Amino acid sequence: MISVAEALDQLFALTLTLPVEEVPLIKANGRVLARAVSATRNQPPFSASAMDGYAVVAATPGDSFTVIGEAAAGSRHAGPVGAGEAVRIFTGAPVPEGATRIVIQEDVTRDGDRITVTDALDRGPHIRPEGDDFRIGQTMSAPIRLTPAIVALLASMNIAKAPVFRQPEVAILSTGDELVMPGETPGPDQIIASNTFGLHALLSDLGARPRLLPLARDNEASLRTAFELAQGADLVITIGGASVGDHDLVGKVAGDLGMDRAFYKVAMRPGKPLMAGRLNGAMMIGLPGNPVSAMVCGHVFVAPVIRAMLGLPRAAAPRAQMALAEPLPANGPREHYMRARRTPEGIIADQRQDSALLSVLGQSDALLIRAPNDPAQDIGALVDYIPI
Ligand SMILES: Nc1nc2c(c(=O)[nH]1)N[C@H]1C(S)=C(S)[C@@H](COP(=O)(O)OP(=O)(O)OC[C@H]3O[C@@H](n4cnc5c(N)ncnc54)[C@H](O)[C@@H]3O)O[C@H]1N2
Ligand code: MOO
Repeated sequence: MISVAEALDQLFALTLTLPVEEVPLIKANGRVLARAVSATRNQPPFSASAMDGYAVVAATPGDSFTVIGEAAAGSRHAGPVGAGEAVRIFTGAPVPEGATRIVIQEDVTRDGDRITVTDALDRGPHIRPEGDDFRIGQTMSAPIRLTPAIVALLASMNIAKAPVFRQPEVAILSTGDELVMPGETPGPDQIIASNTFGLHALLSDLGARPRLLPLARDNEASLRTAFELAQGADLVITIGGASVGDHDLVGKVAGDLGMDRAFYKVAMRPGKPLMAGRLNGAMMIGLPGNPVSAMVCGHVFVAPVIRAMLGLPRAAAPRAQMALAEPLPANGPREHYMRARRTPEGIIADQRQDSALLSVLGQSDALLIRAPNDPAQDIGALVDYIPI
């Protein structure tokens, strides 16, 4: 059995980065920018007023000015402003030549075209210099996951289309005679496919395009048909049928179909019967069927692979550290990803760690990581975890 780190390395070796496509900004949020883009303009493109008021050369309380014109956002005042003169100005308008500050309208009294500065005059100057936000040539470097803030910045840079990596198409193939879809009436020995939907949600969140295949039964013909339906996917994820039982046929059928297997079995808990390889040009990851095992492997392996496919750095799931709020017993020989909750007092691993318990996973916001053979730990010990 290989370690989690070795498995991740092998998965990255199987991972292909996807081609670049241009998408309109309206569709760019969450996508990964594929190459650096540069501003082709300064923002603001002129010195701009930050307030509604009057543009003047200088002002002290008691000064009076003649209002000689108006500057609004979108239409400047033509010509300069001189001593004793003021230009009525609004937020976002170009500051007229010669003005060095804006007196906000709350700080003046107005009578016809005369204004007088009151004693309440603030420090100003309420002018945003040209290029204060960004200048021509300033770049947004890649790769980076586009956020609403970055989308707004690209729009401001006048970049209408963003070059992004294509989203991976991921086929999800669940297998088991016992499975039915949510909403169906299960037979007495049947259960509802659950991690299938959890993986779909996780993949959507990661920026992939997941596609659910029909549930495959525990026979070779059904599995073959399902694998055929996966054609065209960049990544095929199977769920279940990965272990050593008589009905665990995923490895055999994938092998018959030409899978080039990179590894099978990882020294982790849960998730031991993980497998991966290449199948007809696609990457394949076989997840164990136990609902929590599949979800944990989703966070530990599938998420880093999807990020890598999207062109982001090849890195393990980000970890953080927290002190234990309750002691932990010694760990066994496999790296353990314990379902845990973060509290103000510290992190607490659930008492129940069976890999079938989705109710426990649902109450967890962290996978607390125990190294193989980690000794018992006391309250206060710092532990690594993956936020989920
Ligand atoms: N003799 C051994 N038995 C088992 C071993 C072992 O090493 N030796 N490993 C155990 C471990 S660890 C795991 S994990 C499971 C994984 O088995 P499979 O990947 O073959 O999964 P299945 O047997 O198909 O299912 C396990 C369990 O999960 C339920 N399941 C499956 N798919 C779904 C789904 N899409 N949604 C909800 N639930 C699902 C299935 O009904 C079973 O209850 O093997 C152990 N056995
Ligand atoms: O590895 Mo299994 O995934 O422990 O339940």
